[in-house]
Amino acid sequence: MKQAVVKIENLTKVIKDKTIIDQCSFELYPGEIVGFLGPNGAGKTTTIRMLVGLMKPTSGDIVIQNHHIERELEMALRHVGAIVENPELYKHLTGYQNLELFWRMSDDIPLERIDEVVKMVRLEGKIHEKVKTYSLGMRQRLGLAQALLHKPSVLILDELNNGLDPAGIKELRSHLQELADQHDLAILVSSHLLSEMELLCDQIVIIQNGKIIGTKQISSHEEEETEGTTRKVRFKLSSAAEEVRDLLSHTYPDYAVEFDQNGFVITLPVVEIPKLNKRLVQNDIDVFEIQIVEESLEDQFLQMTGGRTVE
Ligand SMILES: Nc1ncnc2c1ncn2[C@@H]1O[C@H](COP(=O)(O)OP(=O)(O)OP(=O)(O)O)[C@@H](O)[C@H]1O
Repeated sequence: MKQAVVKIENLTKVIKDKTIIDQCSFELYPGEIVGFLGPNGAGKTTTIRMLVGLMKPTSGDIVIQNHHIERELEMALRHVGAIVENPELYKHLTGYQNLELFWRMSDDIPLERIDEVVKMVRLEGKIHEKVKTYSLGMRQRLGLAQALLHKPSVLILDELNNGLDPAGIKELRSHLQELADQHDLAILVSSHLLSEMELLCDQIVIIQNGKIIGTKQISSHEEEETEGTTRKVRFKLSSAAEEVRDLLSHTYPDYAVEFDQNGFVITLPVVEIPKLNKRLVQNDIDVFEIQIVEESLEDQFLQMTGGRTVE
């Protein structure tokens, strides 16, 4: 079992009597991309500023690779690479010269590390050209290279997609996934774009009004289905007659069922699906179709936020 790289526990920030972050807890694991999702003003930037040591929590704990951010700030931050505001780049210098300047500011990074990070973000071909000739996507990759220079175990990125076109976003996505997979980095990305988070992340943590209102594992990365996994299933029948309602209320009084004129939708453990089918047939009810209903992340998000969209 992997150890968490970052543990956030009951994190709270009060500014001028207003609770901006309220008892937030979540963890980041190596190789995992976590999306920090919420509408504008939800508290993403404030949380991130505390995570990178730019702001002190009012209460609660942030522990990074076993170092408490308040008691051992320097040790904790050694493990963090971050792009919080736009990366500071000198446009009249080459990408390599920018990295070299950054490298000079730290005393214990070997020079060869510059070539390593350039490869990690795939800028080999352009690194000796001036930054003013770079596209926004390339500038962001150079920013990533800068953030990776001191071999952090966690990358923290605040609204990284700002200003990128769809091709740039796609490219950045594949770079981040590669960094997580091949270098076992934990990555936290904040965003208010649900669709983008769904494509990029393994897990999404949803924040609203300073509170974490839900976390969601993204299905393509979910654990294998077991018999106990519940699924939302549509049974298409010739009708949803009284006998169907009676049967369900007797057999499955605890499961959520919604009826419509073509049958019903029920949420139940997968192991129960063939049993329910058999019961219906034994009771002379024709089953035309059984279909797993996948709730989109959008639906789940809307349920959690009570209908408020993120944008
Ligand atoms: N220094 C401050 N003083 C007072 N209120 C603040 C301060 N910093 C943030 N806030 C308030 O805290 C709330 C959360 O702000 P924050 O910037 O963390 O949200 P966000 O989720 O990052 O939103 P956005 O996507 O718009 O940046 C907002 O209501 C904001 O007005």
